[in-house]
Amino acid sequence: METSRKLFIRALKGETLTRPPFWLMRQAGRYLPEYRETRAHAGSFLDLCFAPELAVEVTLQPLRRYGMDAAILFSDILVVPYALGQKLDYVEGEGPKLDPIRTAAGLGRLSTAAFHERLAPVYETVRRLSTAIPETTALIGFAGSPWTVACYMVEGGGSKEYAHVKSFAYGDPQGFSALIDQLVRVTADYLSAQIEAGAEAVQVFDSWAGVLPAPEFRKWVIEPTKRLVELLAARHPGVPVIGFPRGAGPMYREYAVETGVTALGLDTTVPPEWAAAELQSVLPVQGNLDPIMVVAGGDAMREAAIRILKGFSGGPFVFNLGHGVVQTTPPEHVGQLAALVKSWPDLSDA
Ligand SMILES: Cc1c2[nH]c(c1CCC(=O)O)Cc1[nH]c(c(CCC(=O)O)c1C)Cc1[nH]c(c(CCC(=O)O)c1C)Cc1[nH]c(c(C)c1CCC(=O)O)C2
Repeated sequence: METSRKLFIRALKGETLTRPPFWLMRQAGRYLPEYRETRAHAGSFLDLCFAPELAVEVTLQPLRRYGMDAAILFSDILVVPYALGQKLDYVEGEGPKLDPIRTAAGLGRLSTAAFHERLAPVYETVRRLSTAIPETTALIGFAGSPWTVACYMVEGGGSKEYAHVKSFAYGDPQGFSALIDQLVRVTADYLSAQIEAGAEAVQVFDSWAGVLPAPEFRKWVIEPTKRLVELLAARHPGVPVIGFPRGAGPMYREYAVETGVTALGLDTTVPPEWAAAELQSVLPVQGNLDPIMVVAGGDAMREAAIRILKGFSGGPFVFNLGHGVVQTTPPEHVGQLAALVKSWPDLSDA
């Protein structure tokens, strides 16, 4: 088999590389002045997600500065409920607001009739990116996991306790399954369309995987992810799927073994020494620098990054953060981090 010229793809195929590829979750965004500039011209955040020319531009912005080994499509996980007809607004300073669906009866409000039509601009962005990015850069498509997207659909936005979605899932598991099953199917279709448009790997963001007890984690995180991965593998064999069950803790191991994902995104709390032995021995891993280390910068950032680079140097690894870049991150700290990873393991010019 021909080896890819793209470090990111080689790592996901299981190769142990001397210098790991890197990209950063939420690498495009408000910490960059050029993003804020483009965003000001776009109107709403959803307008930006659905304007291919602008979405391509903001995807490329971090690559121009830092030369990441992968570009991630600029969009949002909540375009899926939007495409199913759920009302969605991004309220400045408050985050996303949806018209909540709290019971099985509310599922009648969802429809797949306009699904791909509403998401067509996203596919167009992927198509344009596949030729716009450098030859050695890989293109990542993404979606939220069924569980995490359901969290937003049921809560109507972010939440501290996730009480509504848990009450629905625990109190009416059959009704809640109808929502999860629909999300498995449409998410498979959505990711499949991104792959057909040129995405070379996909990441499934499960930001709220960590709020569930073990039995419910198996039922609402592992099982649906496994079905999603099976649907994708049947249509696109060999296209890597990165699963990111943030906060999974000890359940990371079961997720890694059971879901069939190609690679595993690790959150900030996962110790590299443990993960190298228990997870990286099974599949390639990605992560997991605390995004706040990049806000702090200096020796703290450098030492934390080196600990991670060393910890995962014995197996297939993609350097990343353990969660998304935050808005207060100084862009020059990202530059210093990029220089460090790119010069690894020779630190003389970092
Ligand atoms: C839970 C979640 C969402 N969206 C996403 C997740 C999973 C990862 C995570 O846990 O952070 C994923 C996401 N959102 C965005 C991307 C773009 C690609 C990237 O650069 O990584 C990706 C991969 C853009 C965005 N998505 C959002 C912005 C900010 C919007 C703006 O510019 O005003 C961006 C750049 C809005 C958004 N979108 C979402 C929230 C909670 C918010 C508000 C919080 C915030 O503003 O940071 C839902």
